[in-house]
Amino acid sequence: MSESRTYDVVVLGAGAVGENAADRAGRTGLSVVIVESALVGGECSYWACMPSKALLRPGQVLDTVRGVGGAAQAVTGRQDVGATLERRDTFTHDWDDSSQVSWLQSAGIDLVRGEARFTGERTVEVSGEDGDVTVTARHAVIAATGSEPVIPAVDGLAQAAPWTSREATSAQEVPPSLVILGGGVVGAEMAVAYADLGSSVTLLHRGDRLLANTEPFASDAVAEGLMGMGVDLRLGTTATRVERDGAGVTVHHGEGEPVRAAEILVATGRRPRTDDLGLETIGLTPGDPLTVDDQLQVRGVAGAWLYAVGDVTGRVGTTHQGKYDARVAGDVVAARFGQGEGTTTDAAPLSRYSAGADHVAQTQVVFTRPEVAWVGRTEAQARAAGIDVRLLDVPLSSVAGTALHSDHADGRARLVVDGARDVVVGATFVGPDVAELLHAATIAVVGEVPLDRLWHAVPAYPTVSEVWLRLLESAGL
Ligand SMILES: Cc1cc2nc3c(=O)[nH]c(=O)nc-3n(C[C@H](O)[C@H](O)[C@H](O)COP(=O)(O)OP(=O)(O)OC[C@H]3O[C@@H](n4cnc5c(N)ncnc54)[C@H](O)[C@@H]3O)c2cc1C
Ligand SMILES: NC(=O)c1ccc[n+]([C@@H]2O[C@H](COP(=O)([O-])OP(=O)(O)OC[C@H]3O[C@@H](n4cnc5c(N)ncnc54)[C@H](O)[C@@H]3O)[C@@H](O)[C@H]2O)c1
Repeated sequence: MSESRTYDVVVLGAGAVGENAADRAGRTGLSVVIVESALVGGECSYWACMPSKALLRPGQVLDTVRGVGGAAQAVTGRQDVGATLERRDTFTHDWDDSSQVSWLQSAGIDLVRGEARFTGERTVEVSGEDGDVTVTARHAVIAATGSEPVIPAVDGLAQAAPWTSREATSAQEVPPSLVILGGGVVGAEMAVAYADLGSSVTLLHRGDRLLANTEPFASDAVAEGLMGMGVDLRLGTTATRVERDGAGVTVHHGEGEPVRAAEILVATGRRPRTDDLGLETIGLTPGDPLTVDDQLQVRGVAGAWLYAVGDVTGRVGTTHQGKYDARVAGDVVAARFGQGEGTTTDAAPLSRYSAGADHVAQTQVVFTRPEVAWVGRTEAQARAAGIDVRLLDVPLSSVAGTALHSDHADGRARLVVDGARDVVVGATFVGPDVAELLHAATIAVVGEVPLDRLWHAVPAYPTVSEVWLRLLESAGL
């Protein structure tokens, strides 16, 4: 007979997003349990954001130093690969989640380890090492089961035991050569990381430009950056057959000679992890994303008890945006069911209880060289939304701060302005360390600050942020 437990709120998946939702949901006295089948901390902590950025950082630092005369002369060698991998391991705590488990305890959140499956409304069966547990929620279930990589149906690919982002971010040795399928964010970032680590990298991308969701000038800059690092970039081609032998893999593709490499990394997107979640028992379809409204309530489920956040929703694909949704979902649940039960959870866009920024102000930084950072709409997305688009474009080299930052810093900034309202609806920055320019743009977009008011936000001299002054001058201010 399986053990039964009942909590006010049950969270499925202890990734960064599930942890955040559990924390917020418990803030008005509700009892909360989180169910996790692998490591508490999820993909971001162990196989995604943290290890990938740890692999990228040494190359970025060396590039920065090499761009500053005086400092450049002090750097004569390549990065120490062993030390980079060792430092990466400190960020993943050697794939040990005890510090995150301690955090759950300190936040008063119970943990059940095992694989959860719905068996009906508000109830999951959890199978773990210690047997089966039936966990029931008095009020709400928040699903945060994340996503998994898609392995495309290419002849021989699955049999070739390809790397996914998990192996790429946790590798203990660097292969002498690596072929990457897919020119999205994972493909572009890992191409930089492995080129820096000394691998001979080939990137096969079926589209005609990398990072298809960003501005074309950003795609071009990243492609140029990769080629400058020695990456063999092949655009407009798709793998058709893969073979593995004792020495590595051969990838046949649409254009030209097959590519040989010691390893192959598949970076062709992710899908929501709902295949084995028992969704059929609650009227939903296994494998589908859990689509949600702006209060993160799952569509198609009666009774207002099921919420979903993070990658599993198919609505967001980054940790920070998932955690924003988690804060909103947790607050909605805490307000509806906690002390002061029935607190009005205003669903108006950008109220505390509505994740409206997902539609107008998602942010992303791609940690390639050059870096790409954007918020809100690109030109194409703004036009598709019927916005009266006005573009403001300036090179980063138009300010003294950029020249001081690096002797060969290049890059560009673009604001997408809604001409009818004179507010910024999107921004893209390309160049070294532009990640730190992004939040000012995010505030301008979310705050709908008119350009003539932004004019009074004076950037300090001589910083790269002065590019804001140039952008506004180009608008005629
Ligand atoms: C290589 C790579 C680099 C990335 N870099 C960045 C970055 O720099 N910045 C950024 O913002 N985003 C980045 N992302 C995206 C980011 O990792 C995801 O958006 C984020 O991890 C999603 O968090 P989540 O909590 O929704 O899902 P996950 O982190 O996948 O967590 C879901 C958890 O649920 C558990 N689980 C699943 N099913 C069950 C079940 N049935 N029962 C119990 N537990 C279950 C899983 O074991 C997992 O721990 C990157 C992604 C990749 C692949
Ligand atoms: N810095 C960051 O924020 C960061 C870093 C890495 C990943 N992520 C997130 O992780 C998720 C996964 O990233 P990703 O790069 O795997 O996905 P992606 O959707 O960014 O890119 C996938 C790429 O694979 C290509 N592709 C898809 N199917 C293919 C096929 N059958 N054959 C050939 N090419 C194919 C697509 O055209 C696309 O270019 C995304 O949500 C991404 O935003 C974020």
